[in-house]
Amino acid sequence: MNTALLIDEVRLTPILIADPPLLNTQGVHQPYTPRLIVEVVTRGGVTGIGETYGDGKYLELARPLATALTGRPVSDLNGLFALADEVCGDSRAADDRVDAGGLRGVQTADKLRLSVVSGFEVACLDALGKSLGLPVHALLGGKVRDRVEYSAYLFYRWAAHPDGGEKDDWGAALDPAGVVAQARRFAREYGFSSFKLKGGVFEPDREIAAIRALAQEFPGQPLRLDPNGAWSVETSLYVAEQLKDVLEYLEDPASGTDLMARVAAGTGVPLATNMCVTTLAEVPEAFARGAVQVVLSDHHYWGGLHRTRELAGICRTFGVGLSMHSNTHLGISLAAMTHVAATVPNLDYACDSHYPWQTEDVITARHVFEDGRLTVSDAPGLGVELDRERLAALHRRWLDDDGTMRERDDAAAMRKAEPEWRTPEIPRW
Ligand SMILES: O=C([O-])[C@@H](O)[C@@H](O)[C@H](O)[C@@H](O)C(=O)[O-]
Ligand SMILES: [Mg+2]
Repeated sequence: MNTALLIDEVRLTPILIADPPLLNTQGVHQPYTPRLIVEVVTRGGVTGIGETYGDGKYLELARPLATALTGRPVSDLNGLFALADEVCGDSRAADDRVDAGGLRGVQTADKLRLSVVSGFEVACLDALGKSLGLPVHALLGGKVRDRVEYSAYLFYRWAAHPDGGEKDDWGAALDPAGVVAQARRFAREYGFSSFKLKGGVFEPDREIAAIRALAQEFPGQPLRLDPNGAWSVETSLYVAEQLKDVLEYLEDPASGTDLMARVAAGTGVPLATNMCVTTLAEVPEAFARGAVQVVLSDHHYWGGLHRTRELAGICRTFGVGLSMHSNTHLGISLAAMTHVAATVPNLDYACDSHYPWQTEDVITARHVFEDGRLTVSDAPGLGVELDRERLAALHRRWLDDDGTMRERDDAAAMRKAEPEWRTPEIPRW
């Protein structure tokens, strides 16, 4: 055993990061949203970093795992899952209801635990890579591409939060013209050439008009629409029919495997999901019923980069496409996403990323998209460095918060503008 690889210390730093007023079917993003930064320090003096969700229900599971990990080798990635099963316990937050902001289907103890493990797994891989002088993609078997393509993530949005938050110069996007203007800026500044619109915000005809406007502006370029399960089967089929000539895929039009299977049976438009297939247990029924044609991987959901590659193998076996989902995240996770994406041959679509919406970061040099792509780093580990001053400042914001921003709750944020707002019943349309 190489004792230099033993873990001496695990540091957990919850932070609050600025988030613009992006709309979705549950409400609107809060001005600040929680993330958790994980640092794993080895006896050899190397520090690996990871990032995951930072709401209280994740912190509650991360703390015992951090304690239990001390003294174990940073290379024992398989052992991490057994350890988490042993020490984390079942979170009280796992109530089998759709979560209040992540829009990731029902919330189970398994999903919460895997999301926590993902941050630790990435930190261990970063530390291992730095210790061995190898990039993370090499630890996953090696890259099969040098650049990873990302897609523009368009949101209906307000110009500003009703109650403070950081200002930006994107302006409001609440109609087809606003959505097209946003897409043009994404294409100009980042070089993105495929576009996903977060839907489920307005009546379906209004969102159909936005996609039509995008198709006119960017003829032949891949377009996606994702209402996070807000529609009935009938509405989903109506939208699919209206947009069948321009959509690359329709993402989670209806909620749950049963409704998705019924939609899939009635349209030739491929259906994608990051809601009804987010754990292995959900795969067999969804695939057997042909409910989804594309799974959006997300290493936070699946328990890290190795598990994401396992998902890729399953999708390949069953002839199901693979894309990548994103929720609000920083540059550590974007580095991890890029490394794993670089190693998966069947990643057939441009990956989602919220990153352009995140103006704050905890790494010293922000990622730069060129032609909509990120170059895969060959530096040891993830290839990003922690900016300790920024980390401290964002942690200070978390400490100073009275508790309202520490849990992401898009419906509560919406009530600042519309006091009567309640999380809409699904199907909403
Ligand atoms: O941040 C949002 O509003 C998104 O809707 C996010 O929460 C989803 O998880 C996600 O982007 C998706 O593709 O469903
Ligand atoms: Mg989605």
